[in-house]
Amino acid sequence: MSSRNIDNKSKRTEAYNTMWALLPLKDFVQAKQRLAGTLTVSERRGLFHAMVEDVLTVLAAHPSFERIVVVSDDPAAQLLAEHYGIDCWSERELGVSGLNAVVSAALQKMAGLQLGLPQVTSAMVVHGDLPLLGAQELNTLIDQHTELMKTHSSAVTIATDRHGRGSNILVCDPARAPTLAYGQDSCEAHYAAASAMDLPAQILALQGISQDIDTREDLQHLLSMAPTSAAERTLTYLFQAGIAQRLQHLQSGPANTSTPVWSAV
Ligand SMILES: Nc1nc2c(ncn2[C@@H]2O[C@H](COP(=O)(O)OP(=O)(O)OP(=O)(O)O)[C@@H](O)[C@H]2O)c(=O)[nH]1
Ligand SMILES: O=C(O)[C@H](O)COP(=O)(O)O
Repeated sequence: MSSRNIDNKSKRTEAYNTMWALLPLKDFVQAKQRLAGTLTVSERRGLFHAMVEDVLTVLAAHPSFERIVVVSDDPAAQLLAEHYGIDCWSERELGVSGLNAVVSAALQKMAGLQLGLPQVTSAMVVHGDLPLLGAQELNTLIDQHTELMKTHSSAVTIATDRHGRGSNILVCDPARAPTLAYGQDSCEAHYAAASAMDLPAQILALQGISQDIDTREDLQHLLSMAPTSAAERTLTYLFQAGIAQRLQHLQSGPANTSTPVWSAV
């Protein structure tokens, strides 16, 4: 059970809207495969851990979430959940594997919970690779979703990536979730799935949330940004591990080389 306390007076969600956050996290050593040519295994793990901490710091401090749930079998996720006073559900106990099946099972569990708590009406599914997630953008996202819920009891809001293709954050009613289609072009697929269920849906492009870190180019873009108080743990890790210096040194080189850049430097 979560030990996180929330101040009901500062909640943005309306009384009829009980919102939980859901953060699916795959095994940390398996994370960020698209960075395999850029970072060592241990660096990918370290980067992922730092990004998840940035995300959890913002979520845990935000007053709108009744509860925050991490879904993972990695012991590191369990430790983070304890540190942030949030819940950790085991993927193995949900009895499924793969992102779509895991999120779908977690939403079903959420919708069916009878804990004497208010029924969960909105689940915000957040990815772990969003170091630039910030409270202001969460406010915008929640306000826009709440607006849609004023006229429809169930709705879907997608905060997409900077290419307009991914679903970096997806908000839905856990009891009426669209068929999940994480993977290629999931933003369009989730929007279409919502429409097929007659659920009102909207797609938002929010600057910080849109910048998920999947590729070397994403990392270089993050490092080239003006100093920011966001992504604190991620940027600290990138500099302390020497990754930032290495990538800046290689900035002028080709972005997609077959030689791992961590072995070339
Ligand atoms: N619990 C759980 N989370 C997952 C699983 N697959 C992906 N995720 C999480 O879902 C989010 C999006 O993941 P992906 O884009 O599939 O993987 P990634 O590690 O970000 O990047 P790549 O390995 O390069 O594809 C991340 O927060 C992942 O940790 C899974 O099988 N189980
Ligand atoms: O549908 C998506 O958004 C992707 O499966 C997961 O996001 P990522 O590839 O940007 O990590």
